[in-house]
Amino acid sequence: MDFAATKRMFELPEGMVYLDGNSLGPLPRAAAGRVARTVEAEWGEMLITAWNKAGWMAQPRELGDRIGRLIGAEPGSVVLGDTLSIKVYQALAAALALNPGRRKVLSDRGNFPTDLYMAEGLISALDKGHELVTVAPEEVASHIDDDLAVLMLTEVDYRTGRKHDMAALTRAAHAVGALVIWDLAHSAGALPVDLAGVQADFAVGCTYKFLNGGPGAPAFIYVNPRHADTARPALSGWLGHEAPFAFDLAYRPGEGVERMRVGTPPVIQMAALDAALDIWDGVDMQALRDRAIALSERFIEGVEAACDGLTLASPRDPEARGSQVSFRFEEGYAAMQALIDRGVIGDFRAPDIMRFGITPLYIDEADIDRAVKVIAEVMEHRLWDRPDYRERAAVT
Ligand SMILES: Cc1ncc(COP(=O)(O)O)c(C=O)c1O
Ligand SMILES: Nc1c(O)cccc1C(=O)C[C@H](N)C(=O)O
Repeated sequence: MDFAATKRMFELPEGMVYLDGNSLGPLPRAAAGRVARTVEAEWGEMLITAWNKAGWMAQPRELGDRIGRLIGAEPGSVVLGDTLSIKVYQALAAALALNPGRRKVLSDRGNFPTDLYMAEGLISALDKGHELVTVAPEEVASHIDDDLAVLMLTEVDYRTGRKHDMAALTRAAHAVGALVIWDLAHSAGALPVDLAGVQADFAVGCTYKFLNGGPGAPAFIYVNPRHADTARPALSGWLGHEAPFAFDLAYRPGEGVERMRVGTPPVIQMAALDAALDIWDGVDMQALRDRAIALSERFIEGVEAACDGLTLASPRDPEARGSQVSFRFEEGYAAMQALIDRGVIGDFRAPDIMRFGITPLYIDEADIDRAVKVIAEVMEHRLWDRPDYRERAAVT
């Protein structure tokens, strides 16, 4: 894999080391032109005929298949649309309907809050006595029992980068008759995923992080082919109908994963994502993973050798991590502001986690070494120790 070539495919501001692609990927160079073409030559020239002529209507499935290759999904089992929060709701609603005799939904306390909020909202809307149980991540396996309806987990923890064993947990849940939903927000484009191999029931994920589809890029949902024609989409919008343009008054779910579509797809966002996926089409996920591990190990070794104050919050075993490295430091918020001011972009998650995404498509050894040097300077000279850093407002 020529990662120097993939790096040239991104706009990266001069002098910046961008270690936040686990939250928002950078701009693929081709994206601006692709978006402009969609706006000018398609929307501008073709107007409504572009839904057919420019293939807008088919894009949620076509782009879904390109993402499907990266996550080991069967062709035709992934579709794009909406936000990840909405796709979590849809997947859980469909899974609960496929397991009507049981009431327990199991997740872990490291899960991203929106997944848990959506589960609570769905449970209260259903009003059938379901219960969301959240346990410590390492205790998930021991809470898989005969009451379990659905196991709903995010594979890679957004704070620590700790990775669940997707194959083992899926097997354990299936052995007790439960269904499994994987949130791949921090996995898609970060590491190899084998949805078909592990026989996951549903998976969901976003495209604005490691996949570099841009802010607000649509989410995706995977439905295992064995459920594709029986899963109830829950959000029964017209574009998930079997024949949307028949305008029937009665809802009939579409064929296969198409039924998970809800409403009008975000065409301009999909244009940006299309350009991002052109880069991914040439990527071997195992080669990417190997390089991510090598870069992460270099980063951890460098930081640990140079900085006393930072404690590794991610698993030390690279196989047990996703593609991010996190350190704990009680003044982590201020330290991250000091790094950002010096061109090293990571982020902070309360109470004390400094998070760095390792993304080999555009991060190389020189970037890692530069980041280590700047982190060492900030720590050694207490450059974080400024009231304005502690008080600086940030939403992300
Ligand atoms: C695991 C996980 N689920 C969901 C989301 C967010 O979902 P949405 O795209 O709806 O904002 C994130 C990050 O924003 C996430 O990390
Ligand atoms: N989705 C985000 C957004 O709309 C704004 C700011 C950040 C995000 C994120 O993706 C946060 C991310 N899921 C996290 O791991 O913390």
